[in-house]
Amino acid sequence: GTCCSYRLRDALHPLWQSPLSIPGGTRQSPIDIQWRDSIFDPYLRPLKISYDPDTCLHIWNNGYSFLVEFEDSMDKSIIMGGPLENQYRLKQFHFHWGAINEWGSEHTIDSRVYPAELHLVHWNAVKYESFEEAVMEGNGLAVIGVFLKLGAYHEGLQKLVDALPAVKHKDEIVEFDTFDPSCLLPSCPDYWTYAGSLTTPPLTESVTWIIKKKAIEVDENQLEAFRMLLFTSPGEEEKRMVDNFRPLQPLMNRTVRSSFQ
Ligand SMILES: Cc1cc(=S)c(O)co1
Ligand SMILES: [Zn+2]
Repeated sequence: GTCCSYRLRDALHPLWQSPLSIPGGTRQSPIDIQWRDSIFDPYLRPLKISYDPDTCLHIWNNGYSFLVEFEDSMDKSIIMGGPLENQYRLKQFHFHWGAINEWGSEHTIDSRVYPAELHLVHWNAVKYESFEEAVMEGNGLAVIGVFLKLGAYHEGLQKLVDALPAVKHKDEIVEFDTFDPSCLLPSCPDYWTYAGSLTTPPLTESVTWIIKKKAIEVDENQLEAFRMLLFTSPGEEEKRMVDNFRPLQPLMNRTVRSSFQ
């Protein structure tokens, strides 16, 4: 059952012994989203997403995950609406995943763990001058989280998967001409939203999380391709890039809102 794998997976995480939560942290991520405790907010607007595939720059292995980065000097790939008061610009997207299909996601839904989770990271370009500045501000970032579950082959993901061997090692980078991340979003508009943090250092409490209710399906070979990446640089003893997710953090005094009833 999920409970034992839940306890097991926590015990198995030497890599993520990063501070379970920063001292004084009151809005850390990830969290377990209890469906029945989330509150439908009728004032939540539909999320408006418009990405320009030509803003895609490159894909690189940063030693934690692989990131696809976007040109963010103009309002070309943006999100707005939903819980957001401003327009946010897409900076990058990346994934978190496990060594096996039993775990890998950061957020959980009623303790259900998914094999992987996609994060699309955006920054508040109305209020701040740069991503680096926005990372330090309470309303600085908006991250869309999408669960990946084992199922049908995902056509849109394959373009990413095919590029992974070129970024097998830490700090390897490869040009990526055009890619529209919208193809990785489920068609269902439903989401949960809550105030949280980055899940990797500096763990700053600057993220408005938007967690999609529906998962996307990917097949076993596509998940295995993620697990072929390495944390390590060329020449170092190889360490497979797996289990790059942070343990669950306490909800503390937070409410999770839903855009659906
Ligand atoms: C900026 C950023 C956001 C997330 S969620 C992550 O895992 C790493 O970096
Ligand atoms: Zn992330």
